This record gives sequence, C-alpha cells and structure tokens, in this order.
Amino acid sequence: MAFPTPNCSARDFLLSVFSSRSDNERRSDIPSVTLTFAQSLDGKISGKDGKQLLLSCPESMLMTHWMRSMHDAILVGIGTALNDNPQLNTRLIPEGLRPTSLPRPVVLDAHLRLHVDCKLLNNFRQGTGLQPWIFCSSDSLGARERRSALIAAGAVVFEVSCENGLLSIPQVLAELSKQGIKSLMVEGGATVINGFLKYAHKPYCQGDPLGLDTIIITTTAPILVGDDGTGYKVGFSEEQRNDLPHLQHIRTEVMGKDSVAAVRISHCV
Ligand SMILES: NC(=O)C1=CN([C@@H]2O[C@H](COP(=O)(O)OP(=O)(O)OC[C@H]3O[C@@H](n4cnc5c(N)ncnc54)[C@H](O)[C@@H]3O)[C@@H](O)[C@H]2O)C=CC1
Ligand SMILES: Nc1nc(O)c(N)c(N[C@@H]2O[C@H](COP(=O)(O)O)[C@@H](O)[C@H]2O)n1
Repeated sequence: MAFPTPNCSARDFLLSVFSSRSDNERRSDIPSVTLTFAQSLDGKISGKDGKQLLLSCPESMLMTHWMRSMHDAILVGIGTALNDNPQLNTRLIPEGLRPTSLPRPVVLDAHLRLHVDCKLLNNFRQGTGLQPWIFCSSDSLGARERRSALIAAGAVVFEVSCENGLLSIPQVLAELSKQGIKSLMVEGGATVINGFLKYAHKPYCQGDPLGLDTIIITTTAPILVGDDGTGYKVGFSEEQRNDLPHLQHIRTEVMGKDSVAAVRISHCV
C-alpha cells in the first residue's frame, strides 16, 4: 500500500476536534476517551467470520496513526488482539514528524488469552513499543500459568471485576488514570465498541460518577462488505433506548475517498 506524502491536514483536523473538549467537563479521575473505528458503507467493521479488512484509505489510515500519537494509551479487546494481531503504533507518520513518545497498548483480556508471541509483546521486547498492559478478571484463577507466561513475555497484568466475561469499564478507566493515563483511544472491536457506547451513555451531567467525556471518530469507506461481514451493535438497554444520548457534531472531513466524522456524546441537552 502506498502511503501519501507528508501532510498535516489530518493532524490539524484532530487538533481542532480535541480542542473542543472543554476543561470543566474533563474529569481528573478517569481518562478522556476517544472511541474510533473504520466502517464500510453498510456498517461493517470486518469481513466474514471477523476477517480483518483494510477499509481505510491511505489518507484516513494516516489520520488514525496521528490520532494514536495524540493519546497516552490505545485499547483493544482480546477479540481484536487475537484476530488482527495489531501493533497499535504510529509507524505511518513520516519520520521527522512522528512524535518520539509511543502510545501504551492496552488489551481487555478477561481470561488472559493473549499470545506471548503477539506483535505487541514482540515490539516491546525489541524496544519498538511500550510494555503492553493487560486487564484480566480478578477471578481468573485458572489462568495462573498464562499470567506467568505473559508477565515473563513482558506484559503488565491488572485485575478488575468481571461480569459475563466483560471487565468493568469504570475499574479499567480508574486504574489507567492511577497509572497516569489522561487520554485513551479505544480502537475496537465490535464488542468493545458496544461496551464503551453503553458505558458512555450514563449521564455524567446528572451527577453520575461513572460518566465520561467521549468523542467518537468514525471513518466511513465507500465499500460494501455485505451481510456476511461483522457489524458493531449499539446494544443499549430498554431504559437507555428511551433516553438516547445527544450527539454533538464536531467536524466532518473527506480524507482521500473516506469520510471522517467526529461527534461528542453529550448529556447536557
Ligand atoms: N474496522 C475497524 O476499525 C476495527 C475492526 N475490528 C474488528 O473487530 C473484530 C473483533 O471484534 P470482537 O470479536 O467483538 O472482539 P473485541 O476486540 O471487541 O474483544 C471482545 C472481547 O474483549 C473482552 N472484553 C473484556 N471486557 C470487555 C468489555 N467491558 N467490553 C467488551 N469486551 C470486553 C471479552 O472477552 C470480549 O469477548 C475483528 O474482526 C477485527 O478485525 C477491530 C478493531 C477496529
Ligand atoms: N482505522 C482503521 N482502518 C481499518 O481499515 C482497519 N482495519 C483498522 N483496524 C484497526 O487497526 C488495528 C491494526 O493496527 P496495526 O496496523 O497493526 O497497527 C486493528 O487491530 C484494528 O484495531 N483501523
């Protein structure tokens, strides 16, 4: 894939989007969250049986790498970590423009299924990536050997509560904040997008201590994947469906052939 020549317009787009975060809505005890993913025109984020698809064009993919460079940490679920074996780094930003600090990879992995030879751990061992942080279930007792193997391979493991295989997002965010993470980019996949959308629904303006400041940035590619593809679900509860979050439009830009839209979940309507 040929990448475009150095071009800072994607960076400028992101800087203007993130400058819309108002300081008095930013909480000090949890990171600001950017939820982001690429989708086809028919709303799919991957192909049949979760096959990884290159949906983004070079310009919007470069924007994603700029976005990575503007966050302290990048989170994916174990489904994505196993399926895509991602690197979550900023390698597409041309050298010379690329910030020297690397984003921290974070994986939600309730039962510690991450492979010890995955790219995230390999990159850390080779000095080209930060040490991956893995969040697992505090009752994943059966996973003692896998935990030791992952730690030996270079991972740091944190425990949080877990219900039905889903880790507590408030606890993950609180721990990340304790570790100094102020901004978190959530890259997917389908289940994690759903988890964060449901969580972001909680109305923090009404005194709910679990609410968070969430910006959503989606890349829409002019591609049809078809019904075999994997989509993401909003998955709100009945109560949440009666009180859908208000999305404030921030900015939409065409990047190459893709459309990139930024919105902010607002509960102050
Ligand atoms: N187009 C895009 O931008 C992206 C596409 N993808 C695609 O998404 C697919 C993977 O999606 P999924 O299988 O749904 O896996 P996922 O990456 O969403 O991971 C889901 C798993 O994470 C664990 N988890 C722990 N706590 C959780 C929580 N609170 N909320 C949600 N999950 C939690 C659970 O074991 C759950 O099964 C792949 O096909 C991948 O290619 C992934 C990222 C971005
Ligand atoms: N922005 C974007 N566009 C696509 O077309 C994609 N398939 C993805 N996928 C995400 O990027 C991860 C791969 O990252 P590396 O290239 O290995 O750094 C993948 O796991 C998804 O999170 N994103």
